[in-house]
Amino acid sequence: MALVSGKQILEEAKKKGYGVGAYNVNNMEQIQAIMAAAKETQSPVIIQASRGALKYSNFTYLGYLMKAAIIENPDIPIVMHLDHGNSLESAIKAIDLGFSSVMIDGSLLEDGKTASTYDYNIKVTRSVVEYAHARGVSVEAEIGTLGGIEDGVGSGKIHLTDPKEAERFVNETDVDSLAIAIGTSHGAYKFKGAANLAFDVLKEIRALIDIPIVLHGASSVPKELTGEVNKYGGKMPGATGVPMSNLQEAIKLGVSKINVDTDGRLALTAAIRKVFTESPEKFDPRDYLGPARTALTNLIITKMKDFGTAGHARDYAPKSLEDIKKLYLSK
Ligand SMILES: O=C(CO)COP(=O)(O)O
Ligand SMILES: O=C[C@H](O)COP(=O)(O)O
Ligand SMILES: [Zn+2]
Ligand SMILES: [Zn+2]
Repeated sequence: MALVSGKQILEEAKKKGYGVGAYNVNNMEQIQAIMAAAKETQSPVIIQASRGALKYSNFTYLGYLMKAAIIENPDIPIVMHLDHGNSLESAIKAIDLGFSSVMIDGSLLEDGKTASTYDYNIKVTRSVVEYAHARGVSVEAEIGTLGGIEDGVGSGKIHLTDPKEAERFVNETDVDSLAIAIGTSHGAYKFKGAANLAFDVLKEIRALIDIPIVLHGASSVPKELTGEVNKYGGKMPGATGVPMSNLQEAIKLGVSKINVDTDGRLALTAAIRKVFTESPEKFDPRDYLGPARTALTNLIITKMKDFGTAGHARDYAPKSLEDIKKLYLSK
């Protein structure tokens, strides 16, 4: 079986200095596309489902599709990761489904919107770490709030990760990886002008903590994709993302996990819009979901090469969840 923990894949990536993309999935075609790209480029891979994605699929549907990816790809190290868990309950639900890694985003309250306090974050993160580690499952936490630097650091809306606070947080929670805020945000509208990331903050954090660092909101929103969407009737004026060169710089400075959802959505949407525009007589879902799947595969192949993940699938013998559990319990 190719299921591995988040800790295993990310520690390996950190040691070798490459990035691993964590790609969001909602359906079969997305999972197949990502796995086809991983196989083609021989990359370890993280497939992640958000709370919303799990709920949309009534949990088991998406959980079992993700497991199918593991059965189909015995030679590829795969992490099944919960993206943006918001409570111990959400983590337990994912772990019960067989996930090997969970995020607890305690930087926000359970509503997923309101910024929390440091103490709240510590408490909820610790509860997830205790439950997850006893079962061999890795935990990603988050400190700081996402948002563009232009949106006003310190305005209450966003705040970049405080390196000293990050150091304390890691020591107090025993998490396996940490998502930080350095100016990225979720979605297709990240920057008002040019991309602006706080690399100095990233450097400081890297110097103070020793676990893998995670970057959310890392889609590049390439002009070719939004151009295609707009060309075929979409409306996404002014969409911007994080240029690949900035992501490569971030990887160099110590980011190991790179979260990508928006770019995948754009690739699917562009391909589907194209079919609908060029072949309005088509109505078989395979006629538009098939090309969408191919477009997503190609996008992820490029990312796997650009992040440096390509070729690293066989670097290590994946451990079983049982072995990983022993590792945590012997600490
Ligand atoms: O961070 C993400 C998922 O957790 C996705 O970010 P993007 O919206 O930039 O793809
Ligand atoms: O972090 C956000 C991810 O892009 C997942 O988005 P979602 O909650 O709409 O599934
Ligand atoms: Zn967050
Ligand atoms: Zn995110």
